[in-house]
Amino acid sequence: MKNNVAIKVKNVGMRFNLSQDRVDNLKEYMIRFLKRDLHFNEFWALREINFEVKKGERLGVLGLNGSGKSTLLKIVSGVLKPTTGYVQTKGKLAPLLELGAGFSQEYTGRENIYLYGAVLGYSKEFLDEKFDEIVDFSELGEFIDVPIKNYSSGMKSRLGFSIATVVEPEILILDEVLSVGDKKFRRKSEKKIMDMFDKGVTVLFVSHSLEQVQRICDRAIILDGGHLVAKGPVDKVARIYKNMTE
Ligand SMILES: Nc1ncnc2c1ncn2[C@@H]1O[C@H](COP(=O)(O)OP(=O)(O)OP(=O)(O)O)[C@@H](O)[C@H]1O
Repeated sequence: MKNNVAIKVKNVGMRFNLSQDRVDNLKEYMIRFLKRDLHFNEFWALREINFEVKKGERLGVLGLNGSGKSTLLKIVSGVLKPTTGYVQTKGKLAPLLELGAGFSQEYTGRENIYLYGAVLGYSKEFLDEKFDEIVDFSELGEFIDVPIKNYSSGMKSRLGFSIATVVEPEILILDEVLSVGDKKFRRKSEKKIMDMFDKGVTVLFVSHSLEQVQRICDRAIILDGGHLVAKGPVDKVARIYKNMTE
């Protein structure tokens, strides 16, 4: 991969198996599985996706519902493994996707900082060092020692955001308008993201708001039914997208 490239997506395809059958319980599923009596439909959510994002560039991903945007972001983040092709990234990566979804419900916030931190590839020493900073930013206070299952969804996403952004990432992956927690926390998290923008972080950003993509990104791509149908400077791609959607 060239030195000035932060993300390289090469021939990426993603196939899902959609079950056609309604199976009501695990026992029935197992019986039908053993009898090879389950029918799957193959479905390609992404096909032959190729693009690069240079260091410091902010790439917007546009597309209608179901066009494959979230799937693409999950693949770039390493949450999903592509069926074909590969993704290369250079630098520390912070995926701000479905914040808090990766937590283990039975464990406390404190334990989840280590569990989720490990998923994101942080070492124990790093997490020891950053622990107080994460808890302070999340504003969870004493709740840090309460099992996650007793958190509100806002509390979970506040903790998820605080863990994911503690690295000073070089690549930021953002899905949709970030609406984390209440108004006060939202303002604080937006400021943290804006500070990262100022420092020249590379961004991959999905939004349905063309206006927001134009404000934040310098380049964009359009996905349509899992295919990449346009890429280039954001204003040019925005015009194409407007024509597609009007
Ligand atoms: N785990 C999965 N199993 C089966 N199909 C899936 C799975 N995840 C996504 N899909 C399918 O892949 C397609 C693309 O979904 P994806 O969520 O990436 O679209 P999207 O562009 O992000 O949509 P939206 O704008 O609605 O968020 C959809 O048809 C969806 O049903």
